[in-house]
Amino acid sequence: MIRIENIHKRFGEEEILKGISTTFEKGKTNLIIGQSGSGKTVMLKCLLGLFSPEEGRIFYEDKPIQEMDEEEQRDLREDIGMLFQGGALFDSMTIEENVMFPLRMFTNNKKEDMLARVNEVLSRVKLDGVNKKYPAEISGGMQKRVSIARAIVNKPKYLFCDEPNSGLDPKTATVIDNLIQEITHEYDITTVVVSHDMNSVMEIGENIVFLKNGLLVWQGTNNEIFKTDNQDVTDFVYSSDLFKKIRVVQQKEG
Ligand SMILES: Nc1ncnc2c1ncn2[C@@H]1O[C@H](COP(=O)(O)OP(=O)(O)OP(=O)(O)O)[C@@H](O)[C@H]1O
Repeated sequence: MIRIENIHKRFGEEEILKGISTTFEKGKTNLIIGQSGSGKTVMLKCLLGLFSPEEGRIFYEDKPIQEMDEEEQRDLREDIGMLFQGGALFDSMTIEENVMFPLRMFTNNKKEDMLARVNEVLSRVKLDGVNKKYPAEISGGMQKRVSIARAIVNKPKYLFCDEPNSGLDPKTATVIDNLIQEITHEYDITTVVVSHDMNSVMEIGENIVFLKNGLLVWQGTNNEIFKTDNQDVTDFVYSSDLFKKIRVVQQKEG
C-alpha cells in the first residue's frame, strides 16, 4: 500500500502538484490518468523518490520515504519493479540477460538459481524458450512481456508502469494490460500505472486517480468513471468519438 498525504511539487514559480492525497492499495491496478501536462509523470517521480515534494509525505506501508535511512531506501528500491515506456530493454543483451539483470544488481544468488527464476517469470509471461534471442528478434508485444518478466523477477511489492501500452496495437495492448492485472492479483502487488489510454481505463481501472492541472479532481473505478457527472472526467473520457457514441447509447438505455 502506498499513501500520499498532501504533496506539493513546484518548479520555480510554477506549482505542478497542488496538494494531492490518495491511497494506492495492495493487490490492485491503480491508474493515474489525465490530460497531457496534468502532472502524472511528476507524481510518479515523486512516488519513486526521484523528485522531493516541498510539502507532504509519501508512505510505503506506514513508513514515509522522507524518513527512510539509506538502508531502508535501498530495501525499498529492491521492492520496486519498473515497466518503462517503450520497454527499455538492453539491445545488446539476450532476453535471458535482460531479465536476469535486476537479480545480478540486487542479489548474490547463484547463477543456476537466477536462471531458474528467469525461466519461471519468462514462462509466466508465456515466453518459454526465447532466452537466447535478442530484443530486435522478437515482436513489440513480446518485448513488452519480457519487460514485465524483468520487472517482476525480483518479486517486487510495488510495480510502476509508465504508459505500458505505448506503441502497441489495441489487441496486443489489451493482452499487456490483462497480464499486468493478473500479475498484480497473483502476487498481491501494489501496481501504479500512468496512462492516457481509455482502453486501459476500461480493462484494468480498479482504482483510477484523475489529475487536472496538478489537482486530484476525481477518484473511482472503471465502472464508476462512465457514470460520473464530473465535467472534467467526462470531457476526458468522451473525447473520442467512439466513447461519445457509447454514451449516447447508454443514455438512451437509461
Ligand atoms: N524537471 C522539470 N522541471 C520543470 N518543469 C517540469 C519538470 N518536469 C515536469 N515539469 C512540468 O510539469 C508539468 C506536468 O508535467 P508531467 O510530465 O507530469 O505531465 P504529464 O501529465 O505526465 O503529461 P504527459 O501525459 O504529456 O506525459 C508540465 O508543465 C511540465 O513542463
